Amino acid sequence: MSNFPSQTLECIFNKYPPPKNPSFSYGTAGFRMNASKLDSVMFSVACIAIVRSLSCLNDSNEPQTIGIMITASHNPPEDNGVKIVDPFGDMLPQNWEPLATQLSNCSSYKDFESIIKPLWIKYSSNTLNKPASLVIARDTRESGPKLLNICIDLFDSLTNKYITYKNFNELTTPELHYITRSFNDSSFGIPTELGYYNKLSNSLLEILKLNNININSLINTTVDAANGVGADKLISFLKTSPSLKSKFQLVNSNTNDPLALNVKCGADFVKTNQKLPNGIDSKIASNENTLCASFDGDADRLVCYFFDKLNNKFILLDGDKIAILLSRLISFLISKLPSNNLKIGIIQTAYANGASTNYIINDLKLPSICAKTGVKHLHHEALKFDIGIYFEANGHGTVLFSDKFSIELKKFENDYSSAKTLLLLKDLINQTVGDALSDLLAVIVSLSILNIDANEWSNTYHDLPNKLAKVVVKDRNMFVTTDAERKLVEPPIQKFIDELVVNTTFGRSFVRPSGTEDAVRVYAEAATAEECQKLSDEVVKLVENYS
Ligand SMILES: CC(=O)N[C@H]1[C@@H](OP(=O)(O)O)O[C@H](CO)[C@@H](O)[C@@H]1O
Ligand SMILES: [Mg+2]
Repeated sequence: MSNFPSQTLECIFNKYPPPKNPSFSYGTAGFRMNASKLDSVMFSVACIAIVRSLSCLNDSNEPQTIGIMITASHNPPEDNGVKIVDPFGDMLPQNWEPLATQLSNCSSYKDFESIIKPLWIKYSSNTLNKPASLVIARDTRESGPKLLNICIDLFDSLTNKYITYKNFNELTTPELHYITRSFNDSSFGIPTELGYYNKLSNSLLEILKLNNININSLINTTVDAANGVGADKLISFLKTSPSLKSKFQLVNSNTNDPLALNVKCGADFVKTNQKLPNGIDSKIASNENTLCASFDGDADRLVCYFFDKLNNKFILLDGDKIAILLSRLISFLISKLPSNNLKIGIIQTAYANGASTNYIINDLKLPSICAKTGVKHLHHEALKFDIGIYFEANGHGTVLFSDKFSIELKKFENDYSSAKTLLLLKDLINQTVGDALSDLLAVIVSLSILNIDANEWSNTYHDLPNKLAKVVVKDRNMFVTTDAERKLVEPPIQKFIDELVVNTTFGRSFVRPSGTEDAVRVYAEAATAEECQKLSDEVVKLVENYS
């Protein structure tokens, strides 16, 4: 395939022309904005995905499969977005992001071709004339089908001389990551939705059996699916594992009303507002032996919670608490083995509550790493461990297990059920990306094996009062950070922040520009809610000088 399909690309480019002065940027979460502006971006992303596939060859010099996911996660219903998934199921490498930005900002086909053509020709010459390979899916947003069809229009016009693809229509983001990886690595799984469900349920049921746990004794879970794709997929999953069905209640599952997505519900709403979502009242949330859980719009984030009737209080079990619970389970299982030399680490961001970091260091005695915001940064750090547990406080995260982990534990699997359980956790917990369904199953299993309830889980440590504020400034790009975003280099206000922090009991505060919104975020935490509010207000004031 040495020839470049110039005519076809030009024809489709002109069908979906970019705006006059485009200023798109491939950021933390790919491209994300009001759906009406995304047509030309979809075309660019489809082209980059083709070139990326041509550039990633397998051992037989064939292009590997690349994923395209159309979603805007927890954003409001009128938004949409798109991101590219690499062959291993991880995110597009950062050094490809500028190319995505550059291509999406070409306002003429001539400019577009001048960038893409040399890359297309360079990479396709290595592939022995094999076509690029792509998989594509979307969440349930109303704009999803139209945006997906722009990619399909391009793929069909190019014909299978240039590209083979499979359209999965509706999937959760983590399903698409799983499927992309499975296309490239058959040992990872069967590249279908059913393959994904079976991998989850088989590992779950086997873990329960190994640990003599009866399904009926598992905690009951009420899932708020944010009226998003996670609702349909949880239903499909339970159809394939009928024995689990009675343990799950589903609310906010209305995917027929496009305007209901993420509205007053879902993981982001619950975490940000620290309160129950619509559809779950305090009576349901205070039921004994019940855990509530919220997914976000594309089901890659999970937060859990319940209502403490005695103290009339909403109790959030966020990403930090989930990371700690999974670490406790893993440490417990490892402690049953005669020996091991596995490196375990927990990766958080600066937004992790200080109390959780103290617990990791002082009680779990595990290394605690602070990565920059954005899961790709956490994922990258987690890969440095044999067991890398990473979670953002907002509930996006997973546990990555290395090849060495599998080799080491296989030595014990016949004699120690804990070794077998650990090996099965590698199947249960999505190895490509944070996954609300898979993480929820891991939480349920953890509570059961550790024999604790949600209340005991919440008492592992107590969050320091914290506050996340947002300040709109003239130019957020003038805010430059260092030390995993915990210190400002520019503008020169760090010494003032430091002074405020020193004078606050257990104080901590940092300022960083958002990667997804045109604003600067201010985080503060302190020993009491009053001190926290004061610290937050004072740091916000410093930042407001740049508004
Ligand atoms: C404080 C916070 O929650 N920030 C979020 C948010 O990033 P910002 O760069 O802070 O806008 O969106 C990211 C993508 O979804 C997510 O990874 C991250 O955790
Ligand atoms: Mg999401």
